[in-house]
Amino acid sequence: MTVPKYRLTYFNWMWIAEPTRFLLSYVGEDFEDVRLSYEEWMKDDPKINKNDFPYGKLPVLEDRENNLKLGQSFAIARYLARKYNLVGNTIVDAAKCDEYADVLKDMLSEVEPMWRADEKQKAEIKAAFLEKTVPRYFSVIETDLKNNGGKYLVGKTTTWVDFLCAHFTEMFQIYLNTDILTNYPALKAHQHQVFEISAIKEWKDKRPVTPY
Ligand SMILES: N[C@@H](CCC(=O)N[C@@H](CS)C(=O)NCC(=O)O)C(=O)O
Repeated sequence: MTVPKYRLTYFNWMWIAEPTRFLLSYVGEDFEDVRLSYEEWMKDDPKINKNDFPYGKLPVLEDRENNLKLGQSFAIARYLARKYNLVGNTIVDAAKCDEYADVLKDMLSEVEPMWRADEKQKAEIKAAFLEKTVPRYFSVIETDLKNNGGKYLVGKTTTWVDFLCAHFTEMFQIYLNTDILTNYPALKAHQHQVFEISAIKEWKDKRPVTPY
């Protein structure tokens, strides 16, 4: 049996590792999808050696081909995107990909505090996210997407931000239990199209079922 080129270690969640799983599925690369127990990790269970992972955080990608161990989920996705030519055709395309990726990262950083918040704080974070954050960012991306024809966020080919955007819009919907795309039909249609790509659909159908 051949050892896959890639080993991706994360917890048993989609969250910030899923765009990389989409990417590897899309380019047809087999990968070891290692899912550590968050409970064991937090208890410093001796089974897990946190020193194996840069910064003691997950996800971490190992690329055996390039003898690389890489931390930081967005750096991982961007690295694979560059390796497989999923950053558009020009430096302007690549820059637009980075811009949208950073938008999604900013949005993520606004919902993440819900993880440790009490019920009152959760409601406040959710309200601010829906009333301010979503319109601030999605109104721009919705217009850009429409102007670009609706199929791709950047240029005329699939890029890594198509995966990021489809995934995180779904994550926000699940996490906030709200259809955040109601007012953004182009983004909704784009998400649907990404999920209909056969490799992505196949991955989504076979991936472990997790709450987020
Ligand atoms: N900015 C980092 C965040 C990494 C991060 O905080 N990962 C969390 C899981 S989502 C983690 O490893 N938590 C365990 C810990 O901090 O000990 C990334 O995007 O990869």
